[in-house]
Amino acid sequence: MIGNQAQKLEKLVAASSQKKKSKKTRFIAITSGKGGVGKSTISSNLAYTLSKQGLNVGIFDADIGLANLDVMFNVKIKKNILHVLKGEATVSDILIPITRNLILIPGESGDEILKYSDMALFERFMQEAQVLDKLDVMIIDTGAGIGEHIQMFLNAADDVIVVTVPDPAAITDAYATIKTIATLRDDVSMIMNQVKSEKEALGVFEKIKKVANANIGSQLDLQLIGKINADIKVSSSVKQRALFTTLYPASQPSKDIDAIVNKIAQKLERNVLVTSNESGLSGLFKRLMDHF
Ligand SMILES: Nc1ncnc2c1ncn2[C@@H]1O[C@H](COP(=O)(O)OP(=O)(O)OP(=O)(O)O)[C@@H](O)[C@H]1O
Repeated sequence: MIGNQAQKLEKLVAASSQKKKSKKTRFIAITSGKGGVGKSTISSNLAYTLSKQGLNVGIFDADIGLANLDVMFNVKIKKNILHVLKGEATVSDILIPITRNLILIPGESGDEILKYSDMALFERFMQEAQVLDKLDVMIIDTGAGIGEHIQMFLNAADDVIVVTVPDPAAITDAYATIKTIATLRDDVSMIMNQVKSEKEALGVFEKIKKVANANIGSQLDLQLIGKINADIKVSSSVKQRALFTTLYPASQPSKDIDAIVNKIAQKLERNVLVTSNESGLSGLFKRLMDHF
């Protein structure tokens, strides 16, 4: 039943996403092994800092129940993508503009999205989703863990970043997540959050990499994309429902985010105008279908 539905959707996506000149959006999934390691804090501050560089950024909340992006951005989410797919809202109704070039897209888990879509409504959705075709980058905040619907997003993304903190339980869970992701793709990046120093981040990362090389194999390209220092300014910003990169732009965690953004921006430099149907929200859906 679902398989049939998926085939129909795939045809529809192919038909509705005519090739045109647009930006190819870079999809970056941010995930973690266990909850509470800072995934949403990092996703929101990364998205904001990328947008401050003049990039058009979307942040997609892929697990409405768990991601706290509404808290991070201090906004109220009333409807999400499921309401659009059920015909109860339009795409523009659900989008929440955060700044001129940063938009929050209240999402849902992948399998929920695919389950609910009615052909006619889905067709309308794909048309409406084109308002987001100008996105340079879409950050996808997945739920924690390695459930099936999270894997769909990890598959569809250009980059997958696993966030962990340096405590043994979190490292064990992060490693288990990396091991699963390695069955889907051969490149994974990591962010070490809540560390005391670069040295600590590197030390923990090298240990994980050694175990990964020995058990998963050296074909896995595991990279450390950055670290973020533990800092009370981060947690106090969350309590104030504000981003630490806006409240404390000169703090070490904000500098750490800047360093990660610079690395992401380098990858985006290759992102010139191309004939592409891989942009925005419709591009994300196209990829989800491809991996279904
Ligand atoms: N670098 C940091 N320094 C200090 N506190 C931090 C740091 N990063 C995150 N925190 C705190 O850790 C807590 C959990 O962060 P967050 O909600 O972003 O985690 P999460 O991984 O998204 O959790 P969940 O999976 O439940 O959504 C928050 O209170 C946040 O303020």
